[in-house]
Amino acid sequence: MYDEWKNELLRESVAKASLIRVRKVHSSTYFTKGKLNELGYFLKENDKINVVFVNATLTAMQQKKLEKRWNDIILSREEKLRRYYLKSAQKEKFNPTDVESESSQMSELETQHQQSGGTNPRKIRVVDRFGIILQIFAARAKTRAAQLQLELAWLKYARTMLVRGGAPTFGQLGSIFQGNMMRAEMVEVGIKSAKGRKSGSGGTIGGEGETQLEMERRKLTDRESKITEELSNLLVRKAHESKKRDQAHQTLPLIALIGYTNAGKTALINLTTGSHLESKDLLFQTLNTTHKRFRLPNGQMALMLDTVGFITSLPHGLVESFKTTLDEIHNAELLVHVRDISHPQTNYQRDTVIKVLKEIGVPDEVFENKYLEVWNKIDLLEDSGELLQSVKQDMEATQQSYPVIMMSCKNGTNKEQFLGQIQNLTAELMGKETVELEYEYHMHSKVTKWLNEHANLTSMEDFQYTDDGKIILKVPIDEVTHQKYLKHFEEKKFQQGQEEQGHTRGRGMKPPPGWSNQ
Ligand SMILES: Nc1nc2c(ncn2[C@@H]2O[C@H](COP(=O)(O)OP(=O)(O)OP(=O)(O)O)[C@@H](O)[C@H]2O)c(=O)[nH]1
Ligand SMILES: [Mg+2]
Repeated sequence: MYDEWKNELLRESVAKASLIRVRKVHSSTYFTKGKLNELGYFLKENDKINVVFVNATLTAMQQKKLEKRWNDIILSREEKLRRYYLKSAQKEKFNPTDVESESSQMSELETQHQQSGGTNPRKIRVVDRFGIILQIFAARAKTRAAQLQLELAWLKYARTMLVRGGAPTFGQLGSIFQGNMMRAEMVEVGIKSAKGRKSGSGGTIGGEGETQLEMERRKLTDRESKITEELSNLLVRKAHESKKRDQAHQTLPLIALIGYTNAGKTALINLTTGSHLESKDLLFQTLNTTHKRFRLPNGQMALMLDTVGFITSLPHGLVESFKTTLDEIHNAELLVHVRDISHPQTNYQRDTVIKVLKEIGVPDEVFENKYLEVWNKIDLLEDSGELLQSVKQDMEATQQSYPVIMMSCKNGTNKEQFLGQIQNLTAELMGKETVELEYEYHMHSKVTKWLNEHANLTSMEDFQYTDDGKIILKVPIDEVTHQKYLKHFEEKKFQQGQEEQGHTRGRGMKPPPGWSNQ
């Protein structure tokens, strides 16, 4: 699981990552006492560490207790803690550093503590899985809508913490985002411990009969409704804009890229559309959807949609909040699932993506005929012939169910194959067939202009002249547009014919010479 965070965390300078088997979750501190203290001593010793990331969801109480315990250990000089440490070090259950010996460790600890005069300003903060995902999103959320959606997710999370009961940690949770996210105002929520609430010591704070808990719930509700309102105004505006855009691109097939975060979706859109969207080795680099126009090999234009990356157990609040950003994939002609095939957990990532798609209501038929997978980053497998071989075998088996294309978006490998494949699939899905249009030579610019406007064909090179002054143009076109074309030009011919006839009739109606003299 750590792999998943590696890229992001390395940038944040991880001192140590440990996989700890948690046989039993301690209700108030998550880790049992032994682990808690071992980790505490490790933190005490490594004075540069100030954040501990626990890749699990913690309750407010667990988070607060862990922080308290570890901060106590850091500050403490108690003989009994020292004894405890020696005991567990002897057991060698947990040996997170490469220190030379126990005695040197302890003396270092003591000197350090003495040097600091017993007042260590260091404070350990604990962040759980939800906290870190939210932080990453926060760092990337550029648009007002994304920021509001995040805050809403956070408030919903805060509410569950209220119900779960716990400690007054919301100030701290909020502070995680200060300067990072939450340009929106901070909501200060103080939470009574479960015990306090039971005994009624929370007292009555707000209006008559309103307990502290009720008041805090009300604060959350107020803020939630404020954000929801602002968000819905924003979304109405966005919908209006996208309607305008849809009208402009009515005939363009929409190809939506979806996939696990860091799989290479943005790299693929850049490769195929010649764009320069930011594609970085960071989780959730893309947080809002972006469209780009591009040309298929047959000259037809299409739209490609880059979307937010998925991740295992995306906190529920976030799934809800980001559903709106994923809404557009429902309009797609084709879903392209970009996978990092070099990732050790590529299959697991795939399952996560499919699960989220189903959660947001993508119907099963889509997977049967509107779905294709890009197995990206094959360049990373080239050094391992065996692995590449087994991936190829997997690919052959998978292709029985749906199309798969191996690619390296970094090197551009199989770009043409990819474009050819989406050209065929979208043409098929949009019911396009190649038809021959025959018209008079002088009509050429009118026909191509009409096709440009109505049939999404920008390059019309496949045409020939006939001996009798006509042109035959071959174009991929759907039946409806074909009929429209025929109607339009038949009518034109008819009008033209009428005009010509009228003209002739006009001439024919001229009074015979000498008529006026009569
Ligand atoms: N070696 C290799 N690296 C690639 C390839 N494609 C993308 N990458 C790298 O993978 C990282 C992630 O790529 P992105 O395109 O940002 O991934 P994404 O799926 O858009 O990620 P999110 O926006 O976070 O969901 C970047 O560092 C890319 O340079 C590839 O074919 N080979
Ligand atoms: Mg991206």
